[in-house]
Amino acid sequence: MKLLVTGGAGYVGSVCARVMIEAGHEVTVVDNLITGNRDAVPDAADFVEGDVSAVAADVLGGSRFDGVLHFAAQSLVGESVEHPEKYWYGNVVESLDLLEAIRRTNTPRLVFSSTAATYGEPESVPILESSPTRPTNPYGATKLAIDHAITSYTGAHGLAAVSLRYFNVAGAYGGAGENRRVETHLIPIVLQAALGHRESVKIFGTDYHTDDGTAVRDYIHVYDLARAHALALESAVAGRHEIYNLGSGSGFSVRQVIETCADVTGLEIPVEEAPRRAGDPAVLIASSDKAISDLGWSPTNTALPTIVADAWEYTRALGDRAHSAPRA
Ligand SMILES: NC(=O)c1ccc[n+]([C@@H]2O[C@H](COP(=O)([O-])OP(=O)(O)OC[C@H]3O[C@@H](n4cnc5c(N)ncnc54)[C@H](O)[C@@H]3O)[C@@H](O)[C@H]2O)c1
Ligand SMILES: O=c1ccn([C@@H]2O[C@H](COP(=O)(O)OP(=O)(O)O[C@H]3O[C@H](CO)[C@H](O)[C@H](O)[C@H]3O)[C@@H](O)[C@H]2O)c(=O)[nH]1
Repeated sequence: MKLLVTGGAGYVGSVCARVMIEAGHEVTVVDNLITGNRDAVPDAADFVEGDVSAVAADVLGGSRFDGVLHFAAQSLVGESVEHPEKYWYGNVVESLDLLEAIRRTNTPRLVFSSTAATYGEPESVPILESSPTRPTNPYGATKLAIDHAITSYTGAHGLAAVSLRYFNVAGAYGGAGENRRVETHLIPIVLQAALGHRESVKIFGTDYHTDDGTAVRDYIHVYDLARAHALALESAVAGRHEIYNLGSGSGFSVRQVIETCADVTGLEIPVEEAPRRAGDPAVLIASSDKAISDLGWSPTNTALPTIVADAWEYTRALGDRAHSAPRA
């Protein structure tokens, strides 16, 4: 297939672009590089720099595309609470422009990066696709709004669409991984602290109703996630919008993640206890049964030490290219 990958210079998008190319697809990346890195775009992909709203219509209009993988977004929970305007414009308005470009060019398929954050604080875990969607932060609310827009477009215009609700993505694949200018995600932060690129890791909240008082998340390997995108593209049916949760199915607390990183790296990781971060639910664990039965997907790298080991190998190999590396 000929595919447009928005956000393909970012973490998940750059891994998925690689996996799509390995599967024989032709990839064009659109990215404005606000958080992504130009050198993360695979050499075999075409690259167009710009906002989705500014360039996607021209790219899709320039030749016939078989599908769009839409990763481009602002995706920091804490920032979304402080600057919701960045999220409503940057996520919702940008995505509406993309949907219009898809409609006008009759591009048949869309796979959208939705998120566990659409559910908010769950009534029970594991979270099903039928669980209530009550986002606790603007980031999740904007992703839910886009999911609703996609449902309307599939019904009215015959688009074949799949939203994948990722839980916490981690790990690395094929020389691509997490290397953001501003990092807020737990595993890369812990590994940066192990390398001495930051003084310590702050544990946001030690008073949650969990076994050790810290928040629990379901970590999914980025390669498993990328394979789900390939299956989602193949499974998409015109006029339908399917939604699938993607996680590994078990939860790890912030303290357990830090301990696993210490074991994998063999290094000491200084920690500090800090107040809860605004907008963070206590426990997020996925049921991925729907993806397993409908897509024939199964996560293969579910062990947290494997996920952390792959992230660690990537982080160490970055050397001076790491945005967190001390500058001379
Ligand atoms: N990382 C996770 O744990 C996680 C979990 C659930 C969902 N997601 C979703 O997956 C997607 C990718 O996340 P990520 O962690 O790779 O983020 P990222 O910040 O590494 O990548 C996002 C990319 O999109 C680009 N971008 C942002 N807005 C753009 C725009 N308007 N036009 C063009 N390019 C734009 C950025 O420059 C960046 O390269 C996002 O939609 C995110 O919401 C991520
Ligand atoms: O320095 C840190 C960073 C994070 N945390 C904690 O670690 C957990 C995981 O935080 P991340 O920032 O790594 O991930 P989030 O769960 O906030 O969010 C991620 O997963 C969500 C879905 O679960 C969203 O989709 C979002 O895009 C993605 O970044 C949270 O309890 C957070 O408070 C810390 O204690 N210290």
